[in-house]
Amino acid sequence: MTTDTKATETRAFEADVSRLLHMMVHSVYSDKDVFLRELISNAADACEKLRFEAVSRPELLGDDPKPRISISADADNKQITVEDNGIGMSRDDMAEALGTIARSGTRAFIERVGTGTEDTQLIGQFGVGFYSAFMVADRVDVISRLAGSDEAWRWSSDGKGSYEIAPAPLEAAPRRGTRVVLHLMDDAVSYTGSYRLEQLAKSQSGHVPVPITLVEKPGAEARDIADGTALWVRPKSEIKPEEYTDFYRSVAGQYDEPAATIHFRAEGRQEYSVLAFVPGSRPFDLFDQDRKGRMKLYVRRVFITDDADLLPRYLRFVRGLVDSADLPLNVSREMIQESPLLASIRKGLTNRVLGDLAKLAENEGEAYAKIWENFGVVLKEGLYEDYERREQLLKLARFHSTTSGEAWRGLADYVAAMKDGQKAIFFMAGDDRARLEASPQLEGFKARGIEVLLLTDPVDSFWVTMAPDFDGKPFKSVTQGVAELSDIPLLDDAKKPDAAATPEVDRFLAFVKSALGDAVSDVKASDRLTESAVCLVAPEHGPDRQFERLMNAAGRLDKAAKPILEINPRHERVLALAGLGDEDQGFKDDAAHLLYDEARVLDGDKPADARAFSERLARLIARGIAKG
Ligand SMILES: Nc1ncnc2c1ncn2[C@@H]1O[C@H](COP(=O)(O)OP(=O)(O)OP(=O)(O)O)[C@@H](O)[C@H]1O
Repeated sequence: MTTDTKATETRAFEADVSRLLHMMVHSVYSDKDVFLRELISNAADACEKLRFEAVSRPELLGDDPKPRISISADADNKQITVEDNGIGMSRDDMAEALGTIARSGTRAFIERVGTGTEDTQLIGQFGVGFYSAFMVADRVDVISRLAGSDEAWRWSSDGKGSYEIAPAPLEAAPRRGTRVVLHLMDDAVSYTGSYRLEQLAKSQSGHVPVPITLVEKPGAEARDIADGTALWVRPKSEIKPEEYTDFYRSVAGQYDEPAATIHFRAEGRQEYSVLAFVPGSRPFDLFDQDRKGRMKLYVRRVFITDDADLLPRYLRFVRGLVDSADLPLNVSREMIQESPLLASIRKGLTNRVLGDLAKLAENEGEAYAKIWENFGVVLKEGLYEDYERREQLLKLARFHSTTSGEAWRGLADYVAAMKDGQKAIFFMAGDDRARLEASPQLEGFKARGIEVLLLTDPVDSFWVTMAPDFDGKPFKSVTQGVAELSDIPLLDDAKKPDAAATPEVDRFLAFVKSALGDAVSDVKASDRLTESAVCLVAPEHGPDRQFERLMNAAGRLDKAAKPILEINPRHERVLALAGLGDEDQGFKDDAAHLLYDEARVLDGDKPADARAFSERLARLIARGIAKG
């Protein structure tokens, strides 16, 4: 890229920008108001960047040290101008920032809506930054002067594929910072109404930490409409709920109500203020690992970075900021990351967030259930990532279970409802709740009224393998090892099985084992089956069936452990097969393999060998027909 061009240059937008602009211009999105919020947010960011730079280069502030954002309306000329005295942009900055897509949110938006225009309702949710100006303007001019530079540049575009960059005379440019001039479309001229503009700026951006003034018409006096006082330094008792909501919306880029607000000031060895929110719905980038800006770090009200690890990954849904009184201002962003002060803020903040969630869980069950619904799957990552807080996180965890219906169940409630003689917290993991609920492995538990947690998030299989326990009770998969159910009475005593398997059944089990050979690691009589004839379980030690499946799918399990085939020794079909004695070996061999395949199918798998399976089935049908 050349930097010395003094003449006007026309450049094409990056392909994705053109697509985005096309969507903006043809947008059916009804809420175009967001453009102002985006421009004010950029202006405030630019002022904060300058504030940060000026810590080491105070001369950048010159005789204009106070940050300011000014909005001006000019109805006659159908213009709105948003100007700041922030960091400004060089020519290269402009071409980079206003010709490409740097914002992960904007990129995600484009991917989501593809080429269609109906989905542009999502604009409000994603926030598409600067480019949203083209929803209301058919030409946008950006005149900017980088702090400390003696050049100014003018970027201009009608949003139709290309933009121009040309040098701007200094007298027609801000002394420092950026002026964005919107040439409004006819149907957007009403935005120049001073009442509307003021309401919009106040409600969307009233709490950006930079003062905002409004000039209602050319020549009018500038009027203060927001004082730039940082909301988080004000006492809690003075802040109205709607002020928190406005602030949440601007800091989180979310446009719903926060589900929880965490506002406190830590004093003592470390002093810092925190204003953070649990969003009311899932942010679109919840699973975007690279997303920055979830928690911003300020030092004595100077914005430092949105890239500091202020919370562990499993709390990445929390949005807000920390303002430290102790961190040095002039430390590099990289060094801040290493600072022990930051580590201690991180610890204090994490404990506070989890503590507040626990209080909410106790006092406002329904509100907490909603948070869990949105973010439980992320919080559960902490169960294997944060050993120290596992107990705390287990208390926060909520599950569906065989007895909970649609309600969420906490572990304390589970433990309180455990049956006499029940030693473990039972769970079954898999991806589909309906299939889990129909699993044969659950039969013996249901028959005894034992609650089984149904774990359907992939992350579940990971944390349960770390062998946690809760309240002294281990977690145990119902698809693994011995069920140990014989000590717990059946709900319906009439169904009590005759104690042991008969010698014929034992012989039949041995026969099945030799017929199946290496396919299974063992064949055993089951005490977990009451209705079905067979099921598969994993050996006592090692991964359970679901974890094995996940590892296998990820190519991470070189050799899956062979499952154990459990056979219901009381099942009619099993008793009949066992009663066949030593005759009809071929038929019994087919039956042994079909029982194994039946167990696989019940587990959501395919028969081991599709061809052999259909041949066996065909022989069986033929035999049935022959016997009439
Ligand atoms: N008023 C301004 N002063 C200085 N730079 C600006 C200004 N407005 C926009 N920019 C530059 O343009 C870039 C793109 O702005 P846009 O609003 O599209 O995304 P963004 O602000 O980077 O996104 P995010 O809100 O996710 O940080 C900004 O990152 C910034 O570099």
